[in-house]
Amino acid sequence: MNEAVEKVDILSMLPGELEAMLAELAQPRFRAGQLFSWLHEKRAGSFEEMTNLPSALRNALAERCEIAPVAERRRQQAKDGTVKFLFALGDGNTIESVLMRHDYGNSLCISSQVGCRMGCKFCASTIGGRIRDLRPSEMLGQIYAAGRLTGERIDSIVMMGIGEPLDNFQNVGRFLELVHHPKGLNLSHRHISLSTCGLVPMIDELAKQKYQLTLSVSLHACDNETRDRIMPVNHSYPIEELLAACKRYFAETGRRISYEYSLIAGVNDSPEQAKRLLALLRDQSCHVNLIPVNPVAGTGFQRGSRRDAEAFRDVLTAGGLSATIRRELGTEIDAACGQLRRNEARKEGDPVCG
Ligand SMILES: C[S@@+](CC[C@H](N)C(=O)[O-])C[C@H]1O[C@@H](n2cnc3c(N)ncnc32)[C@H](O)[C@@H]1O
Ligand code: SF4
Repeated sequence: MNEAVEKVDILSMLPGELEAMLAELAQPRFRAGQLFSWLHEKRAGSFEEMTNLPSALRNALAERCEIAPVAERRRQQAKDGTVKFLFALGDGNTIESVLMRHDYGNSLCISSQVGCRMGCKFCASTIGGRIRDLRPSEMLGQIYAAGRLTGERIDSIVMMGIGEPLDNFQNVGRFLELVHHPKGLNLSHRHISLSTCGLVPMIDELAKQKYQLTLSVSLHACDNETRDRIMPVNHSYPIEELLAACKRYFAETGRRISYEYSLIAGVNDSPEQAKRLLALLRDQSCHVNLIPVNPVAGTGFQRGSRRDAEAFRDVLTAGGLSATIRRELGTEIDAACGQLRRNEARKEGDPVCG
């Protein structure tokens, strides 16, 4: 039987790896720079376009490699300019990216996995579990596609879309190398935020890399009982262990942690809980982002009033913590991450995401 040979995912290759592959094809070293620039600077969609490469080389590359496709499947546009993309990957799986406009530029929220296995009770991305990890090329592809489709510059990246980035550590690491490369997107790590639900060993691994990115930690509770209820990851890495890892991260990188706290009415949003959160975090150099929860059908979770959120914030700021209620963008589109993918899958009768 003829087995299909999987093609090399060329957009995921680091410059040194391109050099090695081209050496195998008896090509001079400078070709690697040309090829990298076609892929990451000019964002060529096919080898045919790479007109300064010899045609025999273009054919050889087309035979052994693929440029991973990330194609627009659907788009939702909000009045405030926020654009939510549903992108289709080469194997037909779908992911979401959201372009947000701020005074300081455009930021793109990207996905790191198809689905998620972490099981947070308020999150649409985890319904249906984790299908697979995204490849570095598919994380870059979201940025390249959003830039191409809107004709706009992407100034910063937030890894807060579908998936747990630290559960796809190797590919995310490679993505961070590629996105930073001067001959590619050349995006400083200072313009990247990575959000995690709190995989402690991976936070320590990330700290070792000393990337200058912003680590956002999804805390969402001030005691283990509440966090156990809404975030199963807390059974493995309870709050004390998580906060200790965050302190090590700060000591190692000098980067202030940003804590995410989704306010869920009657679950974690009382003034008493605000005081406990303050006590937990007041000895840290950090910021707290309060996010009124986006209700996801079937979860039963609702947000409280704006006044409740402000009262919660005021307890934190009065105690000396830096805390803000996140500005909400694109509220009239399927706001909670993973919802557009889920709704689309439902329409198509996809059994996985039912
Ligand atoms: C979708 S997650 C992806 C990154 C990573 N897995 C994490 O949990 O931090 C990004 C952020 O969205 C939050 N989130 C998920 N579902 C939400 C909802 N329904 N309402 C508000 N925030 C939500 C998460 O807790 C997290 O802070
Ligand atoms: S909040 Fe993050 S870790 Fe939790 S299920 Fe959603 S994507 Fe996964």
